[in-house]
Amino acid sequence: MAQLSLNHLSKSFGAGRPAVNDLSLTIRDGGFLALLGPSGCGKTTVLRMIAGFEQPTGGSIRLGERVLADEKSFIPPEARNMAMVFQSYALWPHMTVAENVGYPLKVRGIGGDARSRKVREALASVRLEDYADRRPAALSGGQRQRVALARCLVTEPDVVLLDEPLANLDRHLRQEMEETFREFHRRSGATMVYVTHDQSEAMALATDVAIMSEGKLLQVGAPEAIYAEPEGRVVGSLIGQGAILSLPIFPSSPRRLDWLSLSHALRPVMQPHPDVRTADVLIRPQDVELAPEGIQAKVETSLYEGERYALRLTLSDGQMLRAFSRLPVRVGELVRVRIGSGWRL
Ligand SMILES: Nc1ncnc2c1ncn2[C@@H]1O[C@H](COP(=O)(O)OP(=O)(O)OP(=O)(O)O)[C@@H](O)[C@H]1O
Repeated sequence: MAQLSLNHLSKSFGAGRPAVNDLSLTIRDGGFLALLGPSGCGKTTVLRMIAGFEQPTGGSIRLGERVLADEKSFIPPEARNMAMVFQSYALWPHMTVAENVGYPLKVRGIGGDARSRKVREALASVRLEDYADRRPAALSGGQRQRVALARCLVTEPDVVLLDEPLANLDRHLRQEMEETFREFHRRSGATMVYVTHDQSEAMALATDVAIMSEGKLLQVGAPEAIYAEPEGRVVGSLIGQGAILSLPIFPSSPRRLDWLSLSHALRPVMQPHPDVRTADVLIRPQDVELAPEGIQAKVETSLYEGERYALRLTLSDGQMLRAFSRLPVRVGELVRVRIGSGWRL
């Protein structure tokens, strides 16, 4: 297998803003990349170009040394050794589970014992051995999605493409299926590209997350790295919880701001230093603590979440902040908060 690389990839469907705009990205061999972004940002179009269902209008796609698409060449989907899993499962209702899973092998001319063995193995890997003779209509949503995964596994693809595969499932089932996807990734060793607009799903599943907005790639990295050091307002507001404050900051100050610099920035001064600029600073709720030495804030909402209260606070200048409290806090109460850490976006 080999790494998948997208080089200056673009796609326009006509006049207006391109659906995908000069996107470059490398997905390492055996990696699990989540493509995350708001509706209409171009995620599915990227996936469809990788699969070969759309031809790029610019740039190239390579799998190792092999060019899958560029301005001169185009390898059709069936010759790319990729498999795609859709939100809608796309199972054939008139076939049994085993027939659905074995169908891609049948198309490739593999029959007899070899086919039965591969189908059995694929069904075992998604824990559906006992459902081989059922029809899709007699399965739950999660089981149908597992059949779709088994059908994809049976062909031993180099790359598996998943387009919001959990969007039709309820929250409980989604969590269970997330584990199935991780296991599927471990077992198959395939490179996986997973499209979603759900940031917690992307963070929980993938080894790398790529964030798109308006056809462009904004940031790519490990989930922990993007959470800790997001680049810019869009990524900062898309990943994890937090509030973005506009604060007067020296441009030369570090991007990770401590309480000392934040408390200075939060205290109004009559004549700000001429070098100071207004910057967007992301504050995570877990970095905000109620403390007597802190700055004053008013509790706007307090939501009991079981193990803690989630607070929405306003600062004296009207800016909003999020915090957690282990003890109950009254709405309307004036509290003092200390912000242990902030990240300049
Ligand atoms: N076949 C097409 N013809 C014309 N425009 C298209 C076509 N496919 C997609 N687009 C446009 O390209 C843009 C990106 O669409 P795309 O489906 O890739 O977004 P997405 O991020 O996957 O969104 P969603 O999460 O809603 O599925 C949208 O503005 C969409 O209207």
